[in-house]
Amino acid sequence: MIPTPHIEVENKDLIAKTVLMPGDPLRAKYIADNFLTKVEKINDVRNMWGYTGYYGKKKVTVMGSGMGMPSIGIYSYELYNFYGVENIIRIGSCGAYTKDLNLYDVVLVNQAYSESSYAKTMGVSSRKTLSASKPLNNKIIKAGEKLNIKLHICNIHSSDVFYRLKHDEFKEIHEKYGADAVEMESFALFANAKALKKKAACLLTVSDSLITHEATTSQERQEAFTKMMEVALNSL
Ligand SMILES: O=P(O)(O)O[C@H]1O[C@H](CO)[C@@H](O)[C@H]1O
Ligand SMILES: O=c1cc[nH]c(=O)[nH]1
Repeated sequence: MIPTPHIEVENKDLIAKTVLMPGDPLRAKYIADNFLTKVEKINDVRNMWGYTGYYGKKKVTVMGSGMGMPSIGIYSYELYNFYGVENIIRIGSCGAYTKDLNLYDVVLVNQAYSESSYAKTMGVSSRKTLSASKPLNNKIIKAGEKLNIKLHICNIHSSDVFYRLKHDEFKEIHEKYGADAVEMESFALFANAKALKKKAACLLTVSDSLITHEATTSQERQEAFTKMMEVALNSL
């Protein structure tokens, strides 16, 4: 079924086997403009921009996922199931739940805890915690070592809610589930990868801290998270 309702690509070959997915389509454009050669824009539907190009000799697609699990659920399912994509590496931003993570630190997700019903509703798992793909994580760890960029390997909270009324609830989630940071997509991405026997990983840059209340600007979230981008690109 291609094109799909959300991706207008008619020729599967225009999408690489590995896709890097930031939540923000402008971050996808930034990567295409600054790191890739022979770039072709592949998607404009809903302004969820996607680009295919080359990093060195490696073909790669970068495409926004939108915010939240329903959104990445749609895009990652269509990429895996209809376009033959094998690997998706989410490259997102996260909030720190611990004083041990500082702004701009790069986190590689080991497991994502979520209160979301996404995996259960999909019929893939009734577990509240899902893991990233180990082979993909191993490649990312090697790329971090090669570039001398420290990766904080963490369990995280993949949340359905950005603005909570109970501001301190994160402390309980940190204690109970060992979640050191929060974002909003990896649990659905890992569920789709599990359902479709594909690989998924999630790299995050700390954009704010729920402990110190320091925060980066929207411009920085779009453009300044280059260490994470380089690690993802060097893992290809
Ligand atoms: O920067 P991205 O990749 O969008 O990730 C994080 O930022 C958004 C919230 O501001 C959510 O999508 C969250 O997961
Ligand atoms: O989901 C997110 C992402 C970044 N920062 C947060 O506090 N939450």
